[in-house]
Amino acid sequence: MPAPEPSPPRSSPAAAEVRTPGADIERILRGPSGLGTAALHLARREEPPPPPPTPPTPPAVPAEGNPIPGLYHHPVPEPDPERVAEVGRRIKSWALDEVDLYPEEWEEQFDGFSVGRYMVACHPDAPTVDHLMLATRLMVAENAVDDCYCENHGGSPIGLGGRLLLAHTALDALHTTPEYQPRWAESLHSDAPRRAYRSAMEYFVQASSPSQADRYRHDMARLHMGYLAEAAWAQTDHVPEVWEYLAMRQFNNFRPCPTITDSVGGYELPADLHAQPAMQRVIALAGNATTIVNDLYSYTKELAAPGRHLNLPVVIAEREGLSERDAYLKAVEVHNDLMHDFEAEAAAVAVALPVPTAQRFLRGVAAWVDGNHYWHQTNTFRYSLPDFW
Ligand SMILES: CC(C)=CCC/C(C)=C(\C)COP(=O)(O)OP(=O)(O)O
Ligand SMILES: [Mg+2]
Repeated sequence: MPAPEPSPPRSSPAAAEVRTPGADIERILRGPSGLGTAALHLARREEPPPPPPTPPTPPAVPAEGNPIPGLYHHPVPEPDPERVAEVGRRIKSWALDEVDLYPEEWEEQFDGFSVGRYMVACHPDAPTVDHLMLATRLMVAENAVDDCYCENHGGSPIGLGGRLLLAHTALDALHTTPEYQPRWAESLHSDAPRRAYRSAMEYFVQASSPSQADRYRHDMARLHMGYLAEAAWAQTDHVPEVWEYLAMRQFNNFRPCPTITDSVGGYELPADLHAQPAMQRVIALAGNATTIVNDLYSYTKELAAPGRHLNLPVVIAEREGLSERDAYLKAVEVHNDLMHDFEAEAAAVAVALPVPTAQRFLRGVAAWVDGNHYWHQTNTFRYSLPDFW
C-alpha cells in the first residue's frame, strides 16, 4: 500500500477564529442560505494555486434535478468545479490503488455517486483539497460498508452484527495479546469495507485530534447500531411505529458526516462544547433532517428495489393508513419541522456559546445540511422524484 500523503495541517483554534460572532449569529438566525460563499472567506487556502488544468475544467454550470416541491431547504452556490474534479481524481486513485475498493463493473455506480461534488458542496470552508479528502474517503468507506454489508452489493441482515463489529475495529482498534493481535491486523485487509475504513481512518487520525477521532468513533458506533435495528426489522418484516422508525433513523443517519466539519475545516470544536446538551440536540436535529432528505429523494429507488425498504413515507403510509402520496407529503412536513427546529436551536446555541469555534462549527453543520440537500437534488443518476404533484 503506498505511503499516505502528508496529513493536512491542523490549524490551531486561534488560527481558525471567526472574528465576527455577531454576524455569524445573525447568519445562523437568518438560515444557512449563502453560507457556502461566506464560509469560503473564513478559511486560509493553504495550497498554492493549481496549474491550469488540461483540458480546462468546465465552468460551474447549474446541476440538474428539481427540488421536492414544498421541501424547506437552502440552495447553495455550485461547488467549485476545480475542487470537484481534483477530489474526484484523488478519490478514484485512493479507491483503486490504495484500498482496491470495487471491481470494474461497479465503476459506473462509483462515478455516478459523484462524491467529489457531494463533499465540495458540503464543506465550503475546507482550507485545502487534502482536508476535503478526509471527508471524502470516510464517505466512500461508509457507503462501501452500507452497500457490501447491509444492502445491494451482497449485503444481508443475516450475520450483519458480526460483520459490522469486526469492521468497527478498523476504526476502534482491538487491543489484545500478541498471540491474537496479528490475526486481527490481517483481517483489516480482508475485504473492501474493512480496507476502506482502515485507510480512511488512518488519514483522519493523522489529521485530527484524539478527541475528534474519538467523536467520530462514537458516531460510527451509533450508525452501526442503527444498521442493526434496521436489519433486525427487515429480517422479521416488521414495520415499526413512526416514532420507532424515526428513532432507528436517528442512528442509521448521516450524523458522522457533519460532525467532522471542524476537522475538515482545519480547526477543533473543543470536546466540552461538543458535549453540551444543546449542541448535541442541534447535531441530532441536523442529522435527522439530512437523513429524512435521503428518505424523500431515494423513495422511488427504494420502492423499485426488491422487498420492502423502510423509509419515512413507507412507514407513515403503513402505520397511519395514508395513501402513498399523503404519506409522502406528511414526511415532507416532518422534514420541514426538523429543519425549522434545527435552525431555531442552532441560533439559540450560537447566542449561548459566543465562542469562535462553536460559531464556526454551527455554520459548518448548516453548510453540510445544505450541501447534502444539493447533492440529493442534483444526483439524478441515483434519485428521481415520485409523480405526486
Ligand atoms: C454516509 C453515511 C454515514 C451514511 C450512513 C447512513 C446512510 C447509508 C444513509 C443516511 C443513506 O441512506 P440509504 O441507505 O437509504 O441510502 P440511499 O437511499 O440508498 O442513497
Ligand atoms: Mg434511502
